[in-house]
Amino acid sequence: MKPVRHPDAPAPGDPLGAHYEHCFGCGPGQPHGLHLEARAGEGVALTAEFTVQPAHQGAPGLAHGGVLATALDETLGSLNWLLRTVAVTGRLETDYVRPVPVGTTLHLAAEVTAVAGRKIYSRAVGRLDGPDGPVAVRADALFVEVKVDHFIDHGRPEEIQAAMSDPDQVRRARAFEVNP
Ligand SMILES: CCCCCCCCCCCC(=O)SCCNC(=O)CCNC(=O)[C@H](O)C(C)(C)COP(=O)(O)OP(=O)(O)OC[C@H]1O[C@@H](n2cnc3c(N)ncnc32)[C@H](O)[C@@H]1OP(=O)(O)O
Repeated sequence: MKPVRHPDAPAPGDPLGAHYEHCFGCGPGQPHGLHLEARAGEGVALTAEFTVQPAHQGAPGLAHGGVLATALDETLGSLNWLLRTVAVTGRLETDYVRPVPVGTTLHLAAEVTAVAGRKIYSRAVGRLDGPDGPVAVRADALFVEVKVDHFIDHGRPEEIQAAMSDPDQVRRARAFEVNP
């Protein structure tokens, strides 16, 4: 089925912000995190940027492949906010096309391609130097819709409690309310 953008999804160009202070992908409270910044696009698509820091190295001077997979995972996961669906990554298939040096800003673009029941299919691409730069990484993903109980049942109580008390209403809604 073709994905349907939720009527209350952020307007094209609007920043999505972090869904959780301590998220390694987007949270401002993670000193060595990716601090990935995503913006809504048209339809069920978005763009994101992430600048590779020295803490993200694998080989000397190059981004670690797992960190790049994290950037793709986070970007793809952010798409679910445009559907207003809470979902987790079930499958993430990554192609590494070019090395990504420290200091590079990776320009990511992602879209949901189909929705089938609880399954959300999406893909992303990351480019060097700019939104039209050479492709460095690509991913295809399957996210699976879950109930909020998924996090409450499996997460550590301290963090769950703290996130539920987050004074930022939007972030709390993204973390803990399903709002179809
Ligand atoms: C509050 C914060 C909010 C915001 C949260 C935002 C977080 C953003 C962070 C980035 C995203 C992440 O990293 S999330 C963290 C990483 N991911 C995880 O921890 C997920 C761990 N895995 C699981 O919990 C589980 O395996 C699930 C939820 C994915 C699926 O389990 P389930 O609920 O029992 O469902 P299940 O019946 O198995 O699967 C449902 C359908 O999906 C298909 N399916 C499931 N897994 C796969 C797979 N790997 N490859 C192919 N297909 C699959 C099944 O065949 C089935 O298809 P059919 O029979 O219906 O056709």
